[in-house]
Amino acid sequence: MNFSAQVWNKIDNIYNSILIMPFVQELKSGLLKREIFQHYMIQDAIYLGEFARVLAIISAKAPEPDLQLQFANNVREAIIVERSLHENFFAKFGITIDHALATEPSPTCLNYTNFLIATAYRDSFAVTVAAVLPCFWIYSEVGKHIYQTAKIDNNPYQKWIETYADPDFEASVNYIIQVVDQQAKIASVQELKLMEQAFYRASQFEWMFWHSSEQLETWSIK
Ligand SMILES: Cc1ncc(CN)c(N)n1
Repeated sequence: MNFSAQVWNKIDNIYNSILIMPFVQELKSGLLKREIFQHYMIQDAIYLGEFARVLAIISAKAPEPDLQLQFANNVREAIIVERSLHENFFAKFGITIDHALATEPSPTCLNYTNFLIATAYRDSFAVTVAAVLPCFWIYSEVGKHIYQTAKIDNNPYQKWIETYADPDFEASVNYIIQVVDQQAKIASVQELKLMEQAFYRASQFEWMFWHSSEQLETWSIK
């Protein structure tokens, strides 16, 4: 069994918990509260800004030029698509750029992005790619799952659902899965363990990120 299939099996509990989260269920029905989605959108814009830095470090660490280029192009596309999604929702949900820029990262957002940045600076290319894989893969699976059963007509979150259920997004996810599997084949036992841990930790953060928006999470002391 490929490394990716093995680690996906290990996060089965997390993935299934994500599917039944109120956030995901309500995206599907279109009934998600506006203020929860606004919280999520602003935090996600902060997250993606940091995520882009992590991807740039991955590209810089790539062991061969083709991989460096392909990876950079692939992830660049993913960032552009998500940015346009945010612009669309900022306008639709009355979020101003000034408000978004003045908002601090929530504890969960900061924790997740710091984890990714620390991994990118400290660990190998292989471990870092394993750490960002859940970000792509879980969204693609959740997007496809919601798309199959969602109420699409008059659903204010339709564009979100379509973005992550898009076959182009799935293609970029498949590319990253393939890169992770190639790296796993040549990794030492110790590095494989780190790859597995990074994948699991990032998956936990994916659940926590949605949960933090359900809670409208802020800092408990200012
Ligand atoms: C927190 C988070 N994780 C993943 C994705 C999808 N790339 C996202 N937009 N935000």
